[in-house]
Amino acid sequence: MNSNYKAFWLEGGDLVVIDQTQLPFRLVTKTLKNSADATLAIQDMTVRGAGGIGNVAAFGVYLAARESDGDLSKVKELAAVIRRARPTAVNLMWAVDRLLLVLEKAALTNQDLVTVALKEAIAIADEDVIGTRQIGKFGCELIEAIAKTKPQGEPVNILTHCNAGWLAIVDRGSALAPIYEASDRGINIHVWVDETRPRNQGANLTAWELGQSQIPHTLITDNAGGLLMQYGKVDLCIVGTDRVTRKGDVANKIGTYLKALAAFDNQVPFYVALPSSTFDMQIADGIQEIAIESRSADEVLYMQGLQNDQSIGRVRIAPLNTPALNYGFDITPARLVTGLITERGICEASELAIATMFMDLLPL
Ligand SMILES: CSC[C@H]1O[C@H](OP(=O)(O)O)[C@H](O)[C@@H]1O
Repeated sequence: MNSNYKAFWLEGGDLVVIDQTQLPFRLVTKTLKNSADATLAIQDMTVRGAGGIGNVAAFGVYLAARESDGDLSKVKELAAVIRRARPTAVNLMWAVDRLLLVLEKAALTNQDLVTVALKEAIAIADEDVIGTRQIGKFGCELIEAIAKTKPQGEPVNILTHCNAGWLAIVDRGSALAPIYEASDRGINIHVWVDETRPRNQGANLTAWELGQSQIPHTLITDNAGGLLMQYGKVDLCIVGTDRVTRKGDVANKIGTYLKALAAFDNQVPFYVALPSSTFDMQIADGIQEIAIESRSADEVLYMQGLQNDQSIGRVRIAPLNTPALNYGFDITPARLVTGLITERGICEASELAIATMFMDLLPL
């Protein structure tokens, strides 16, 4: 596995992952030794982000093969559990299905399933490295064009939601890839980071990533973006995604839709960045057909953070008997999306444009 920015790596045949539930306060890892460990790491969000979930699922199938003693039907049983770990990010199902297809072929010629699974999981991660670099290059052209219109010394202000950086997908992320590329090219940029309640991926992860790379950024509350757009302080929005339908509807972290509405109302370009593995060509209508993950009400009722004694703890922020609802994602209809930044280029969020650029992904 080539060694770019990754939230996971192999050590002695096990998969080591950065524990994202501890960031930004502690940079610690967990070792995943079997497929159940991989499933749990996806469920409890030790690892997260559509691409990252896909990678860990692929390595999870490799761990399943290791547990199964060459028995493909046992691998399939364990893989089915991994496949159900979270419902919304299609990369999870895509990665498991890709691994199983390769293993089925390998079984026909009596190849060693563990070796084949490991090779394929590594191949997916390596493809993601190339893909996110390409997303960075295409997206950076948008930033560069805006930079040319700005008065001397003024940054291009980019708003992002949640975390779609290298913690979410190797090795540049999706939404953050154009930002990293712009920073490398010396373009003057500044990022508005939505905190992204309830799990605070913006505050915890995006702010951490950008800080590590010395990219100027400011953390804002989830509700601040609309006002900033009205004040002309946002030039461009770029977000990641967990699933895009063949018509261009976008599932992403809860709150994305409201940002897209505000961007539309203020004529701010709203782009979604993704590798092609995040398309779900089987479905057309995001609202009707994408399963939105419901998570524990506790994520809304409590906030996690660093306490005075430097331990990580949580505090309750609502009355003891208050009920809470916690949808993890929402759907931004294609009509609100200015374009999709992919590893093949920038594509209009429409059925025709997607079918033209990604014909090979359409169901037969
Ligand atoms: C590379 S897409 C990142 C994507 O992952 C987020 O979800 P979660 O943190 O729940 O896994 C979110 O929707 C981001 O845009």
